Parts: sequence; structure tokens; C-alpha cells
Amino acid sequence: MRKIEHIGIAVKSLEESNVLFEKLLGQPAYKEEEVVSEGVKTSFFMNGPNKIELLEATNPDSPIAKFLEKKGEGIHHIAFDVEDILVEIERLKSEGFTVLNETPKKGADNKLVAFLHPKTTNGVLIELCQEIK
Ligand SMILES: CC[C@@H](C(=O)O)C(=O)SCCNC(=O)CCNC(=O)[C@H](O)C(C)(C)COP(=O)(O)OP(=O)(O)OC[C@H]1O[C@@H](n2cnc3c(N)ncnc32)[C@H](O)[C@@H]1OP(=O)(O)O
Ligand SMILES: [Co+2]
Repeated sequence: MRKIEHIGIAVKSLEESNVLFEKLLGQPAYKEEEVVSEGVKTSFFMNGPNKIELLEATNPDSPIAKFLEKKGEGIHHIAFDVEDILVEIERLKSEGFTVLNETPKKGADNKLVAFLHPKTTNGVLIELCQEIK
């Protein structure tokens, strides 16, 4: 775990939240991307060296749709940058964490991603991100 890669925020409307976060941060999103496999549309903002990912659900089965239904808008996950996602998955499994997908999947912004179940991480969904080179 080298650093926080991004913080993911679940929103009802990407269009409305893009306007809000542009006002908040003083600069527009640098990218919008749909990730069909996750049922999400995303936008990314930089704040100095830090990155914020906004996520809107694209279908009712999306993890974001379920989260919005149960908890409402807010912080959905914290993502950590890792050098080798397979090594990190094995390390975290051996430490007792529940890895939700042991085979990394293609995420947004050119990353391979895997998730840890929030029940094993103090109620916080953790994402691992490895840059695709
Ligand atoms: C854009 C791609 C990528 C990137 O590149 O950055 C992303 O960020 S994708 C983000 C969306 N994808 C995911 O979240 C994938 C991983 N998540 C999951 O597999 C599921 O959401 C889950 C965590 C396993 C929960 O699924 P499920 O059990 O089907 O949902 P429930 O609604 O029944 O929740 C069970 C339980 O877990 C709590 N929960 C759910 N989500 C979160 C969360 N984000 N943070 C904290 N807690 C969460 C939920 O409240 C339920 O708790 P209880 O009610 O106490 O049982
Ligand atoms: Co994410």
C-alpha cells in the first residue's frame, strides 16, 4: 500500500455533482468514464496530489445504487495504490482480510482493481489499484 490513490464518493447525479465539485475544488473534472462491469459512470477531480472519484449508478444492481439506497450519498470507498496487485491480494488474504475479487478487474483511469469486504475493514470498503503500464 503505497499511498491513497483516490477517494470514491457515491452520488445520485454525476452531472449535478460535477458542478458542485468544480465549485468546491476550483477546477473541473479531468476525465469522465463509464465502467460497464461495475455499473457506474465516474468522473475524476484532482486536488493537489490527491484524487477524488465521483460515482453514479447506471443500473439498479450496481453497488452504487445499493449503497445510495441504504446509506445515501457520501464516501463509498478508499482506494490504495499498490505496485503489484496480485502480491498485495495474497498478503492481505494471509492477514485475514476478505478479498472480494481475487482476480483483479479493469477499473477506471487505467487501473486494475480489487476490493476488500467492508465487514473485514472496520466498515470501510477498500479498493486496491495497480496502474496498467
Ligand atoms: C469505477 C471502477 C472502480 C475504480 O476504478 O475506482 C470503482 O471504484 S467501482 C466501485 C463500485 N464497485 C464496488 O463497490 C465493487 C465492490 N463492492 C461489492 O462487491 C459490494 O458492493 C459489497 C461491498 C460486497 C456489498 O454488496 P452486497 O452484499 O450485495 O450489498 P448490500 O447492500 O447487501 O451490503 C451488505 C453490507 O455491506 C455494507 N456495505 C455495502 N457497501 C458498502 C460500502 N461501500 N462501504 C461500507 N459498507 C458497505 C452494507 O451496508 C451492508 O451492511 P449491513 O446492512 O450492516 O449488512
Ligand atoms: Co474507485
